[in-house]
Amino acid sequence: MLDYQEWRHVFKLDPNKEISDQDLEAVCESGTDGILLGGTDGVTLDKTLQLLARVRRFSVSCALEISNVESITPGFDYFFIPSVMNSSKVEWVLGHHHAAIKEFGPIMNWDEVVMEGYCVLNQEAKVAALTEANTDLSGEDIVAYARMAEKLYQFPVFYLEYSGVYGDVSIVEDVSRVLEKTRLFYGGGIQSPAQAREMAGLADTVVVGNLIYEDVGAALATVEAVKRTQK
Ligand SMILES: CC(C)=CCC/C(C)=C/CC/C(C)=C/CC/C(C)=C/CC/C(C)=C/CC/C(C)=C/CC/C(C)=C/COP(=O)(O)OP(=O)(O)O
Ligand SMILES: O=P(O)(O)OC[C@@H](O)CO
Ligand SMILES: [Mg+2]
Repeated sequence: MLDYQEWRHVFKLDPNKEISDQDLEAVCESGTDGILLGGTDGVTLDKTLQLLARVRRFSVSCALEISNVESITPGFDYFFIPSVMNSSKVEWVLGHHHAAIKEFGPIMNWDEVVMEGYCVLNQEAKVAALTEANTDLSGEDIVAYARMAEKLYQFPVFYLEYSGVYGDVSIVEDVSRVLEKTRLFYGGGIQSPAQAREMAGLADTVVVGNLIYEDVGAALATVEAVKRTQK
């Protein structure tokens, strides 16, 4: 299992979306560093377990990015826990987390837990609607969230989430410049090796999601593009 701190390229698989055995094999055997299972809506325990079992046929690292308490199950290498820092609702910042820790706290293996400070930046994304995120942010606002994630909360991961659209390169650049220890995850709208390369030059980890379901060949081509790029 590759430590998540070494991940450069990650595929995000949505338990609520269909993927053929052939495409799943190609994704898992692509040379990607990790598979993140996660989505905003329609994620159930049943769908999560089914996809986990299918991914576990391969040796790639596999993490659950928790979107609801009902879908938490053992069997993952890591549990990534989003906290949407620019949500206007406390439940998406720490409320659901409190409820989950009440339930799972006594039996948790804390070494498997990875906190992610999320900054959601595409107003049209489902995750923005769900969490009522304030996406009307300046570059300075976003950099301040990054600094908070690292210096105040000491989150191991800060996630610039543009889900569905390609992000603002100058903002990713500004955030990249201020983070020292916290790893920068970039996700959103990657459609080509050129875009993957551009973001890989700025972020520690590049996440490719929807493209898997739209054009698996193009998605696979992002792996080498990221791996060949130095941050
Ligand atoms: C027994 C056992 C296994 C114990 C495990 C113990 C453990 C690890 C417990 C966890 C404790 C804990 C603190 C849990 C957190 C609970 C929780 C529900 C927190 C809230 C998380 C949150 C803010 C969710 C909001 C949605 C979100 C950020 C989802 C992430 C995925 C995402 C953004 C996907 C992008 O959207 P997508 O679905 O792709 O959109 P499209 O469909 O349009 O593409
Ligand atoms: O689906 P896309 O737009 O590639 O975004 C990836 C990931 O950041 C979604 O949570
Ligand atoms: Mg998606």
